[in-house]
Amino acid sequence: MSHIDRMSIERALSQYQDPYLKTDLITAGCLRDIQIDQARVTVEIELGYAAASLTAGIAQMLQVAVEAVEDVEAAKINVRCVVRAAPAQGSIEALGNVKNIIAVASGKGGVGKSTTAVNLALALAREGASVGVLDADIYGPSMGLMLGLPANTRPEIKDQKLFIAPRAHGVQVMSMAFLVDENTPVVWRGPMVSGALMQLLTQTAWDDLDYLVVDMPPGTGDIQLTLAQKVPVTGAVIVTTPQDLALLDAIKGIEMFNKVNIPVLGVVENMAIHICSQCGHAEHLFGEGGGERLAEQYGVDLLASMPLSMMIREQADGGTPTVVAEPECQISMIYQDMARHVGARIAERATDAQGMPNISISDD
Ligand SMILES: Nc1ncnc2c1ncn2[C@@H]1O[C@H](COP(=O)(O)OP(=O)(O)OP(=O)(O)O)[C@@H](O)[C@H]1O
Repeated sequence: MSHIDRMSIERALSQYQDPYLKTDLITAGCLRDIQIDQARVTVEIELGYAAASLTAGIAQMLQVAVEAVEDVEAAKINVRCVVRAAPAQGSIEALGNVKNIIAVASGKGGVGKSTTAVNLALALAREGASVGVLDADIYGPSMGLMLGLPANTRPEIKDQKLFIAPRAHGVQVMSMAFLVDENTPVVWRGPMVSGALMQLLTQTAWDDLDYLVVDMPPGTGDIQLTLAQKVPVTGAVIVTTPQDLALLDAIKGIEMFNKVNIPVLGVVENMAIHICSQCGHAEHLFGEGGGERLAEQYGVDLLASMPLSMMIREQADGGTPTVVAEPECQISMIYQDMARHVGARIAERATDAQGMPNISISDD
């Protein structure tokens, strides 16, 4: 007869605070099973976000905690990542083969939205997720090039009606640039743009995605608003530079997503710090803490503060973004950390939705 009770194992497991879920794994709903066989304990943990690089370390920490419980001789901790679908805004129907859509947006152009989106997608994939990228930045589609696909790339067509997304660096990629010549979108009006993008989104045979990263057109005008109302988005990531003006634009972005009930998963402050390539000295070019203040003011996370770095520019513009070109460098570590934060915010929403009763409210 075992003297070990489940409560003492749960207490030991809850000593570990997950830095991304910001709580212990039991409170976060990640505990799937505890088996106690005499003095041996087996625990099944399911993380709701892509974190392949963390699972072994977490299992080890939990093992030490459980083996410290009186009478436990050996503990086996299995930690898996299982990404679940979190609900989209309002009553928009989700796509069957895409669990979560992440919109990457910015209040204005040129702040590094596409570079951030592409590195986010690759970082999520490196954490073990199945990832797609949709280039909705119709006036300057750059995703294909950043992922190293030739300019004349065309998707294959399946059953005469579905596009097969080309793959690059392990992610599925679709872009308006694959379908039209360079000059066409410039003359399009808003409804044509959103119509074309909805077609790209729904007529691509996405191969079971955990996350689809959508690179939104810059700004907060009609096109952006229409997309935010039509695309079933799980959450938005706002990219900004730290200058005051860009921050004001970022606020417009946050407010636009609030208006259409899309949760803002957080803010990424890009080109925030300059690290001298000669002496390594770090300088805050546009003042310190702007992104943090913005995040605090709007109750969202500061997901990452990215340095201004020649490497980020050269590698993204050269078709092999930093996360793939130099996965172990410090900048890639910041991108990976950002990706885990994004995944964790989505996991929280998926867990909340699972545990909630289905209540429908009608106006009449
Ligand atoms: N952290 C960074 N350090 C250095 N260069 C960067 C950084 N982030 C982006 N860049 C460079 O800045 C330029 C603009 O970036 P990007 O195309 O990602 O911006 P964007 O906001 O998507 O622009 P647009 O909205 O016009 O499409 C690119 O040449 C890119 O390589």
